[in-house]
Amino acid sequence: MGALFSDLQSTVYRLSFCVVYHYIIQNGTRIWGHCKDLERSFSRSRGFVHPGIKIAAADQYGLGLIASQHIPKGSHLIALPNHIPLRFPNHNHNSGFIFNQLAHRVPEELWAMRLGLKLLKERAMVGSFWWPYISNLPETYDVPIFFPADDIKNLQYAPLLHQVNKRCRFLLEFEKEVSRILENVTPDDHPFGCQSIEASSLGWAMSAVSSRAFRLHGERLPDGTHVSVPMMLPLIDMCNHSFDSNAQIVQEQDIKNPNMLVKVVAETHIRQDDQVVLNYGCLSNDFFLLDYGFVIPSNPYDCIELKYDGALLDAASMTAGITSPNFSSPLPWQQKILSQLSLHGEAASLKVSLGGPELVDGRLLAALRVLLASNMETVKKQDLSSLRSFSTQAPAPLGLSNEIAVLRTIIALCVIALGHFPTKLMEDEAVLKGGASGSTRLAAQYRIEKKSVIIGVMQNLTRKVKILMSKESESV
Ligand SMILES: C[S@@+](CC[C@H](N)C(=O)[O-])C[C@H]1O[C@@H](n2cnc3c(N)ncnc32)[C@H](O)[C@@H]1O
Repeated sequence: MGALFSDLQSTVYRLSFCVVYHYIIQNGTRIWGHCKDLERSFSRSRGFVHPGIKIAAADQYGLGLIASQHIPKGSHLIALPNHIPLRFPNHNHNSGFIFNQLAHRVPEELWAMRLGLKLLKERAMVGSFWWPYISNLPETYDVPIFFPADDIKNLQYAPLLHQVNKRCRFLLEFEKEVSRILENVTPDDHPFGCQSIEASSLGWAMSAVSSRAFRLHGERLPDGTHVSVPMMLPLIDMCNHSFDSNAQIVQEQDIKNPNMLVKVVAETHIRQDDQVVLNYGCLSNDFFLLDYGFVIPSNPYDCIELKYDGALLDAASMTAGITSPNFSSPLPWQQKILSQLSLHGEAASLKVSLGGPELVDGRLLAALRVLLASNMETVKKQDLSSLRSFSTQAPAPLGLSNEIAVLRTIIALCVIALGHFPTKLMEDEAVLKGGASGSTRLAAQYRIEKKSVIIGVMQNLTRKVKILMSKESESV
């Protein structure tokens, strides 16, 4: 690790990982009292931590990494050698037949549960290398799978409800499967030290992983690329999230050494008392809530999902005052374009979105423009990409009146979508002002944000319609 290590040694204390953990846990609120185990297990680890960072309470975010002094841009804050991250064992590793059998029953999309099994295995193992880390993980998580049934319902937004219910169902079914597979297993072969594994412990493990793991490069493939592997990164996972991050994770590999080094590097100057924050990803509030248990106010990546549905669009268009729209019965030439947009035919993918950086899903926009077009000839002059684009430079590819009808239809669609929420925004805000429980507040906060996305789209499009209308009246 030549260059990197000598560089680090000059700027950072070189500490054994046990000391790092001992130090940080003493400064945190989750002392479990196993620092001696921790020192033993991490004593040969080559972990680095900048002397100017510590663990401390970070407002409503729980604990976080805080700078205790000014830290210059480019400083290395943390370095973890290859053996520290907790990851799912690779194929060469003998994790035991029963463990592999269980892991194979977890669908790929629930990768957090697969790594969660490894976490449970290590949690149950006497003298596990990761025990000091695991024993200091939070005992509970604020993710919706642990919400009371009423608060799951209070999320009010079908795509998220679907995901939450899917995870809850999986955990209940997997609990049964795990107990069936472990029924007659001998103590020596038991992957969890004969501990009983219930839906609640599976949920704990899945949430610990989903809220703390980072996807990093794993082993190098023969073609030189790396597989992406979720890993739990002790200490690094004490960093909270911000889109305006001041640090980033960097992976380095020494040419002489196949092992990876995971580092956190200061992206900007970090002032004393500032938190060290990472960007967990440009995610919608659905992901933040489902995986991390929090919601970001005015999240620029939040959006709402709708199903492209001709009858719904007809209703929206008529509400917007457009006479005889034909969304549910497109003409053959329109059907052809809808197929190109994957909104028609057997292979159609009908999920479209509003909000987020794109504001209006390009496929939805193109479909509305085509279906509200007065004739085929004007549409034929445009390519698909200009029909999908929504920019101030090219405001109306099929003319002003077409664009006004399109935007009005979308505004009406927003009104319909808002009407689908059982509560009004004011009622949700009253929940936040009252003394409701954490999950009730989180559910209210989540739906307030979803409604704000819809209102934001409506305001934006209304402004645009006004501009187009004034242009239209100027041109007459
Ligand atoms: C990787 S951990 C960070 C350390 C964590 N705060 C702790 O006390 O262990 C991620 C968790 O921190 C909290 N968190 C991180 N960033 C947050 C943010 N921007 N807003 C609210 N909570 C946040 C959430 O509870 C999330 O599940």
